[in-house]
Amino acid sequence: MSDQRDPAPYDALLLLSFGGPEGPDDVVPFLENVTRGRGIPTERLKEVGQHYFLFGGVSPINDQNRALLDALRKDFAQAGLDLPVYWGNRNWAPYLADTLREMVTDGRRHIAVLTTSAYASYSGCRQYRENLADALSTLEAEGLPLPRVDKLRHYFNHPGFVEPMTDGVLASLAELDESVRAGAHLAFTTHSIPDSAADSSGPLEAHGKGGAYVKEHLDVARVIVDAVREATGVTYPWKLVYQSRSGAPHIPWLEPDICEHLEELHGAGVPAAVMVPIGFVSDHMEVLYDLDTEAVAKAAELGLPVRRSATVGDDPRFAAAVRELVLERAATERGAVVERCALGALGPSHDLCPIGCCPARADRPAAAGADSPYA
Ligand SMILES: CC1=C(CCC(=O)O)c2cc3nc(cc4[nH]c(cc5[nH]c(cc1n2)c(C)c5CCC(=O)O)c(CCC(=O)O)c4C)C(CCC(=O)O)=C3C
Ligand SMILES: [Fe+2]
Repeated sequence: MSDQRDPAPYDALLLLSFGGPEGPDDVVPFLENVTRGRGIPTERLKEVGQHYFLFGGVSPINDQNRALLDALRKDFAQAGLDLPVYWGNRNWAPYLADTLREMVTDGRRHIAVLTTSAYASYSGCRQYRENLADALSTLEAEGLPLPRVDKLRHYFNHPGFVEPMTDGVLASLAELDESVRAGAHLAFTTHSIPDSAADSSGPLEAHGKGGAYVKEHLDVARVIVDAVREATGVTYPWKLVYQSRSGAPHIPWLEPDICEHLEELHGAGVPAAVMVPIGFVSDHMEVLYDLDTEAVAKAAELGLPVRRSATVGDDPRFAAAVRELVLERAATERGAVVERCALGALGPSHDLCPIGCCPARADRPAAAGADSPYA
């Protein structure tokens, strides 16, 4: 990297996330924001609302993001990188458009964007790009100057994302009773999405039918399994499974569900399992409810010892990875040739989503991609 501290052309980093309720009165309006026009069955919404009420109506995601912001600011300061960090969400305050307005008012004009989603998919990538386009059009309507926004590449295979998860798996294995540890299975888990969204995820020319979403998760799982073998000498059997399915039952989504998988493992005489939530950057509600509450209860009912390994959260290695991603992209934008860190077989992901990447059901403008209507 030419200059370890030069963020030019960027003058700010934006942490772009999902958002979540901060108390009981926020839960229903939050769910209305999430599901606007998306046809999620009322039954599922009531159920998801209950998950939030069980935790006092507070999503863990906001505090997780505040912790990540602190970690990023600390890392940047220690590394001598002078770059302000802002935070905006898709579905709850601080709302993206409000943050972007604050940023341009502060004079920020060229913004690097980090989303709290590590993989390609409509929900994890293009939908955030649509949110950016919506926010830019809000500023445009207000007559404000428009900043340029660049979304940082998918970081699922960045060592700063993968290595903390490997450590988490090793810690969970160590917690299992010695009598069951050697026979344990690793259940890598991520958010289920419709098969159709999985098949069309990522750039078509790079992944073809079958899509980037599943391939990327499989690649990360293999890297972790290999690293665990290096550390323990044991090749643990593993499988990629899914969780948090919604949508109408007749529409196919990625399967099997983590709970079905635990039943199958138990039925096959497997003595223990570690659930590894590789699809989640921090301890979202999906992790605290769908895994730590629901799947753990299922395992207890089966008498199957399970552990859930840690998400990356505000690990300093992840904060350092974000700094590297900003500096890597900054150097690229300046025309320099830079090293792009990536583990696994897929290699570093693209900087700019090509046309047709992670297509939406309805045609909506998306910023920060080859098809962006903005500069
Ligand atoms: C791939 C993916 C990620 C990971 C990438 C990323 O992080 O972006 C993710 C993250 C999240 N999803 C979240 C919450 C919800 N997701 C929903 C609905 C949906 N998610 C989907 C996919 C994803 N979602 C899909 C295909 C739907 C169906 C409808 C639709 O296409 O929109 C619904 C509606 C009810 C329900 O269906 O469950 C809720 C409440 C929260 C906040 C959690 C918290 O509060 O901690 C987070 C971080
Ligand atoms: Fe994409």
